[in-house]
Amino acid sequence: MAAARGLVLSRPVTFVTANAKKLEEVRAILGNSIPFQSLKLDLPELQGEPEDISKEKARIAALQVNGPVLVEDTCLCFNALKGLPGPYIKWFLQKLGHEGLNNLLMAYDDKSAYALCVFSFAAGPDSEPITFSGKTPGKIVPPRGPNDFGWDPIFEPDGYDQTYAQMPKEEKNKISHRSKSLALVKSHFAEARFTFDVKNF
Ligand SMILES: O=P(O)(O)OP(=O)(O)OP(=O)(O)OC[C@H]1O[C@@H](n2cnc3c(O)ncnc32)[C@H](O)[C@@H]1O
Ligand SMILES: [Mg+2]
Repeated sequence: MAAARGLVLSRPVTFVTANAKKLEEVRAILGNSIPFQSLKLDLPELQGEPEDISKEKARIAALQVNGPVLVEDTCLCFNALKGLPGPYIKWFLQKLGHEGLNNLLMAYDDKSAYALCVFSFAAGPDSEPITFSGKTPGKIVPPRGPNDFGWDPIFEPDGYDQTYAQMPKEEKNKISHRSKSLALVKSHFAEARFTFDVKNF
C-alpha cells in the first residue's frame, strides 16, 4: 500500500540493544509515539567517533533484522580527558568501577563531563543510517544513589544536586541525553511522514 507522501515502512521499527535498562528508558520516553518492537542482540562496535560507531551498529542491525532499525550508542565524556572515555565507557566502567572513574580525574580540577547519546535509524539494509545526537552536561562525582544503571550514580547533571541515579526516573527521562536524542528521532519521524502499514504488524 503506497502512502500519498513519504516512506511506507511495511514493518515496525526494531530497536536493537542488549541493554535492558536502555530499552526501559526508550519505552518510557517514546510511549506510543513511534510503534517499535525490540530485539536483544549484542552488536559489534567499531572504534572511532560516536556517530560512526552508531551508524555502523545500525548497518549491522538492519542486515540482521532485514528491516527498519533503531540503535543507539552512549558515551560518557570527561572534558579534562578531551572526551575520553567517550564510547569506551562501558569497558572503563567494567574494569575500573565508579571509584576508578572518579580517580581518573583526580589530577584535574575540572570534573565536568557530558553524556552523549547517538541514535541511528536505518530504513533497511540498503539505506544509509541517519544519526540523532543528544547531549546532557554535568560533572563526575563520588557515587550516590541506587546502582542499577551503568554510570548513573556518578553523573550529576548541571543544575541539579542529585545524580542521575538519585533522580526519579521521570525526571531523568525529561533531561537526559537519551530523551534529547529521541526528541530528534520523533520529529524526524513526524516530518518524514513515515507511514506504518499496520496490517503487517
Ligand atoms: O547493546 P547496546 O545498546 O550497545 O548496549 P550497551 O550496554 O553495550 O551500551 P553502549 O555500547 O552504548 O555502552 C554504553 C555504556 O554506558 C552505560 N549506559 C548507557 N546509557 C546509560 C545511562 O543513561 N545511564 C548510565 N549508564 C548508561 C551502559 O550500561 C554501557 O556500560
Ligand atoms: Mg554496546
